[in-house]
Amino acid sequence: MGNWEKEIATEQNRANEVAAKITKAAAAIQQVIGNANTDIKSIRKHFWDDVTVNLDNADEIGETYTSIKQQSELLNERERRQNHSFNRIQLLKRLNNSPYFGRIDFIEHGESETEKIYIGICSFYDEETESFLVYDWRAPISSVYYDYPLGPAAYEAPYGKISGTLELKRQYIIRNGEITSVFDTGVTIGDELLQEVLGGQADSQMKSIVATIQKEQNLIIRNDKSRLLIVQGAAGSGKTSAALQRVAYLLYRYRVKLTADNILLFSPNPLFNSYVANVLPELGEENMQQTTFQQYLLQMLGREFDVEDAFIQMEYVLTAVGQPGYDTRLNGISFKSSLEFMEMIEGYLEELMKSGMIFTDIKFLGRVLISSQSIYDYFYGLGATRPISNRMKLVSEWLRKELRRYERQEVKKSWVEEEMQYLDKEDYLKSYQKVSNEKRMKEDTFDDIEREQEVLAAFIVKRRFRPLYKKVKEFAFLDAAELYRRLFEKEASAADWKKICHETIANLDDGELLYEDAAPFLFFKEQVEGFKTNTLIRHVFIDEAQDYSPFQFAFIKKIFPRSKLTVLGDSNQTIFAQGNEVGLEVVASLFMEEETEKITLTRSYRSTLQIVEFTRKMIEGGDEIEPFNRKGNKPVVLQVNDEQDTADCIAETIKGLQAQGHHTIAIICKTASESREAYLELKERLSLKLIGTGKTDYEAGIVVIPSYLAKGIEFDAVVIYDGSKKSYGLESERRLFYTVCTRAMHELYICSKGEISPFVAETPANLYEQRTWKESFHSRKSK
Ligand SMILES: Nc1ncnc2c1ncn2[C@@H]1O[C@H](COP(=O)(O)OP(=O)(O)OP(=O)(O)O)[C@@H](O)[C@H]1O
Repeated sequence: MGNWEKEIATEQNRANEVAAKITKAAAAIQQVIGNANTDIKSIRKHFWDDVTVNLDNADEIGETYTSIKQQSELLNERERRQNHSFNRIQLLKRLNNSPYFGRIDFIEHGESETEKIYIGICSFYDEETESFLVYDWRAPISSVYYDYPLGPAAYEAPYGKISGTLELKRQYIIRNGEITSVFDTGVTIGDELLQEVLGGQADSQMKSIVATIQKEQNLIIRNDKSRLLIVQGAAGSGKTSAALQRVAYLLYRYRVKLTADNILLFSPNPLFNSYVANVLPELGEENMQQTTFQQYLLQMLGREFDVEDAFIQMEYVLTAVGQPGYDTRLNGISFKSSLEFMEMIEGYLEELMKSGMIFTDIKFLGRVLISSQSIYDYFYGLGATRPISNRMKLVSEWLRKELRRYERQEVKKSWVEEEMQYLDKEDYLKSYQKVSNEKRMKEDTFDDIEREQEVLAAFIVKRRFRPLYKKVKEFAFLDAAELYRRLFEKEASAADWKKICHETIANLDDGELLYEDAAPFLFFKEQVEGFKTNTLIRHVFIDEAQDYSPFQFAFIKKIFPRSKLTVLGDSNQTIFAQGNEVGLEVVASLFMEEETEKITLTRSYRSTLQIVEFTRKMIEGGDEIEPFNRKGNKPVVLQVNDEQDTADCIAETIKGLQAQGHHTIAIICKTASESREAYLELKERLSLKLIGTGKTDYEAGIVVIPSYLAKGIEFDAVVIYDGSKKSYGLESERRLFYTVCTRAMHELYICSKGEISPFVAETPANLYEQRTWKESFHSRKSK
């Protein structure tokens, strides 16, 4: 046996020993779970036996409450511990299958012994030898594995910087306890392991990359200091992956004070949520909160308006080119996305400090109780220097007081007596009990019948007034919509402003809020009513950040004042510029320079060398994108003649791709309407799924998907349904085309009915193959 074989045998022995210890530890936890289950069942069963219930007087009620609370806390605590043990078992199962993926031999300066550190998805401590057999990949010392080649190395420990020498770096692939590959590597993380990982097939769910995190990705993951971390990275450079491992890192590093509930990820669409849902659980962590910006807006806006869906706006922008009103709408979107518009709103709010607020009458049974004018007078009577939101609060308090006064007066009105006839038994019973209680407390004698009538009258009025109090609490006496509408009676320097105003007002009058108005309207409303900030969230992640406008960034910053922000994007994938300024470039201006860090990722991991060489030619600065050296076929452009031809061509191409072993194949269309068309053309020939905006779970297979829903996701093979000049001919469509092409991992086919898109035509011809589809079919058959 040679030295290397001996070394591998030693490694396998160690892996076996570690696996045996993990199995033993898992069995011990299983035992604890079993005992705890019995314990929990018993607490549940005897819950009320151990609680003393006595409701005779206030003291006894207090004691009863405390006793119930203690008992339920005991139960909660047991259940929490049980959950923890359960999660640990799951993690140990995974660890048993693959206990570690890396090893470093590190000698600290001043020490005589080299430490062998094995790195895996979580730590494993052996009680017998009192040592860590596996270190968590997020432990301080593990960063050496990701950051250094052999030689001098250092890491940040909680008690300061530790320097030393890295003597060995080894990588393993272990499956079901068997070491299938071992590599020693001099560089940071060797390419061999990456080759193995990236050569695999796309999954319906994103995977964790902890075994092969690259140095520059590690900078993103472990960044502790910045308030704003901007990651600008090429398509497939691992931005989303780094973001998710960063969440796992933060949960580990700050586990005492940070939980998954304190982290929020804004994702591009609901489908993406399901695509990334497995990464954190795979690492033994809970998923962070996830939402889309649209969902967040809707939740805050309530039902005041019919809010346009972001994807409907997108569909309009992509399909209505040249239609009347199109340019005005685009100019409107552009202006309403800008910080200039935010300043305009702030200027308007300044004016409203002095005059101009619009309130509505508070009516009761068709009568005006408190007129809008008296609310107006009260509001401005509070002084012109007091902030608007503060005055709104005072007005609301005043209104509640006024309502109480009217409520008392109302009791004597004749309608109350009439309504009393229709009360049910329960109401009578309630009033009888109230009167009896009063009697017991006061020991006064009074006329029971008369008092009961009074109580009943008060009940009736209270019930009728309840919605009024609710409205006052929710500031429904403010006509925010009309106020926002008046903004469009002002002057602004935006192109096409008059027409924008006309269109906006028409929509508002129809009760519709265009998507570009949603964030500004909410911002305005929040400024008036008092910003509902979210201080629970401590870390906000924004993926696909190039699609956010400067306005939206500034708004997000305001909503989460205590939060750090990680912004990940690629300006080359801006599928639709929301204005002249790209948010990703403006976001830095919202924070101070010293609290901001920017990291650029240029290496692309998703696609083969051939696909990256082809796609990077389409964009400015593309030459800086470094492909990972994984070889594949050149992209293929397929010339087709008509719809029939397209359908035949795509069906045959896909059958060929499936025969090659590809499982996730996407037919990417430009829009949802083109996707429907494609689906109808193809559904008799292939078993495929149509993905629409409502789709929330992502599955493997053949899918037909609109461009903007494919964002952030990847497929083994991509077929562009129509890559002709007609479909992707405008300069504004360049980045969209680049985005769809870069979804492919192994194979890229572009069908073109008629003249091919200039973005392909401009690309050097040696970077792709061009065929008619029949040639393509025959050339594949003859292979
Ligand atoms: N260090 C790594 N090790 C292994 N795989 C990696 C690594 N970094 C990225 N990948 C893989 O590359 C692919 C692209 O990663 P990811 O989706 O995170 O990139 P992205 O920059 O967010 O892409 P895009 O902007 O195009 O949506 C994924 O399959 C991911 O697993």
